This record gives sequence, C-alpha cells and structure tokens, in this order.
Amino acid sequence: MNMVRNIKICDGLVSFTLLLTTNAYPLRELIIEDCQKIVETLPGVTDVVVEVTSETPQRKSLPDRTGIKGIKNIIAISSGKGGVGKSTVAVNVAVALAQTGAKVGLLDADIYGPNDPTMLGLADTQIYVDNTDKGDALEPAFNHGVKLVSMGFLIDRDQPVIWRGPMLNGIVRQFLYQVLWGELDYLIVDMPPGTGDTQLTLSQAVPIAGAVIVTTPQPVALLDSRRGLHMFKQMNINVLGIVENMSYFIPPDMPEKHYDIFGSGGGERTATELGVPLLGCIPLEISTRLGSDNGVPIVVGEPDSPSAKALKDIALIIAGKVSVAA
Ligand SMILES: Nc1ncnc2c1ncn2[C@@H]1O[C@H](COP(=O)(O)OP(=O)(O)OP(=O)(O)O)[C@@H](O)[C@H]1O
Repeated sequence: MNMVRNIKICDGLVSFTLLLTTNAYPLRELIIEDCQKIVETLPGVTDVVVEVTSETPQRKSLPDRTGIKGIKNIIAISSGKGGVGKSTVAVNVAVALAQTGAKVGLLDADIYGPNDPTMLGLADTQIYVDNTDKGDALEPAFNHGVKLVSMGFLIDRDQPVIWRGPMLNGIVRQFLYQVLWGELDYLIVDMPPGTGDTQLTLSQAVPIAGAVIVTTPQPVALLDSRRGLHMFKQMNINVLGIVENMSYFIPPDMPEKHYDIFGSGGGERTATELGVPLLGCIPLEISTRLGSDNGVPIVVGEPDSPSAKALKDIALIIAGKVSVAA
C-alpha cells in the first residue's frame, strides 16, 4: 500500500518511515508496534526505528461540486433537532483532530445561533478582512489548534440575525471561499439544525467527504435525525454515522452511577434501522457544559473524563472513515 518508505539498513539497525493516511489513525499504535515486532524477528536485526508521518488523502471533486483549494476534506456535523449537542461535538471533534497534529478549520454555519466562538474560547475575538490579490478575504480566528470563522464574529452578540435564503447562501459561500483557510486536512462544518437553506447550499456547493448526524436517545430527536439522513442520501453525501449525545447522565458525586435520562439504546437502534454506523455515545456530564460555556472544550479541560474520551474516539473514527472513503 506504499505505506512503508525510506528503508535504511545499517548493520543490525533497520529504520523506516510509516506513512499513515491520517495522523488521527485509530490503530496507529497497534500498527507501529506490529511493524516493529515483525522486523525485530528477522535474522540479523538488532534494532528497529520506526518513524511515523501522515498524509491525509483529499476528497475528490465531483462533476458538479468543486473542492476548495488547500482544503482536503470537508466534514459536516449536523442534527435534525436543535439543542442536541451538535456544536459541542463539532468543536470537540475539531480540537481532538488538531491534537493529533492535523490542520483543522471549523466553519460555524449555524448563522442564526452562532455558539462556536464562545465554545472555542473566542467570544471576545474580532476577525479582520485582508486585502488579497483575489479580493477581500476573512482571516479566521484561532484557538486550541483550530481556525474558526463564524457569524458570531460579524454581528453584535445580542443582535438577532433575520435573513432570507438568498442572503444566507451568500454568507455560507463567503465562509467557504473568501476565508484565508490556508492548508487544512479537515474543515469541520457545524451545520444549523434541520434541513433548510444552509444545508442545501453547502451540500450543493462543495464535495463533502462525509456527514455526521448528532442525536439524543429520545424518540423525537431520532425521528428528526432520520429526516437529516434522508436529505444527505438524496444529495448523494456519504453519511459517516450517528453520534448519540447525552446517552446517560453521570452524577459528579457518584461517577459510578449512570442514569438514562432520555431512554437508552436509541442511537444504536436508529443506526441499525437506517443502516449507518453508530460512531459513539457521549454521556451527559456537567463538566462538558461548563467547558463549552467557559471556552475550554472538554477534550482540553478534562481529557480523561468519559465525555472527552468518547469525543476523542469519535474524532479518530471519523478521520479513519474519511481516509478510507477518500
Ligand atoms: N454531553 C453533554 N453533557 C453536558 N452538557 C452538554 C452535552 N452536550 C451538550 N451539552 C450542553 O447542551 C447545550 C446545547 O448544546 P449545543 O449548543 O452543542 O447543541 P446544538 O445541537 O449545537 O444546539 P443548536 O441547535 O442551538 O445549534 C449546551 O449548553 C452544551 O454545553
């Protein structure tokens, strides 16, 4: 698979480079260990040095959808229903991917309720327009390893956004094409809830490497997720799977206890019924909410908490699936 490069043999010392398709490769450690062990068993070998590097493959353009220069993979995080934790998942997955060394951008396409600046600790940040040879372009904000563009930077915090479809399309296109994103392995798009204008604009404008649907276990949320899934299928967009958020509540004073507030197993059932994978389940934890409110995502603030571990695993699974698809 052309993943082994740069083989050097010097007496008993063997060194080589392993090229992974993503830094966030879920089986990274296992592969390194296996390669090491196998070479070590060869006669005459005394030492093995494995270097690891990665090259994220790029999602190809489609006949009717051209990619954005420099951006390898666009991943849409969506939900059928509001308030299920879509932004929490988008922000934490973006930061978790950046933690693996990937170059990551986050486009907050939730034009009416832009929360990502707060969640990424950029609530009081301003972004600027640069004059480039291709016209004016926005310089994204940056924190926790992630570049961010959001409507939240362009409006007064208390000002409601009252726009119609065509204006929305305009801003979403600007956020895609008139931002100095630079080189990105992943552009995570935090979609607005539901199946409206923004979703259509995005799905039609650019080739999306994969869509993730965030849901909570209760039946009403799951019903809406089905609609979202059908929209992506109709638009020929690869659905990577479902994330079940708020799967169960962990009380901070009794971490061994789990309460199924919204019922249990809903995400699993929906995933099976719709024939898409369940990418992971995230518990309801007070620290996750606090992290979002304080601008320190849980994968940074409490990386060993159950929610952070679940979110990091989900990020790796998403990266793995995107690489396989590409
Ligand atoms: N696993 C969790 N544990 C605790 N709180 C959570 C969890 N997931 C999300 N929250 C909290 O629930 C609220 C809603 O989450 P979030 O804003 O991510 O949802 P959303 O689906 O993006 O909402 P919207 O539809 O408004 O865009 C936030 O206050 C967030 O901090």
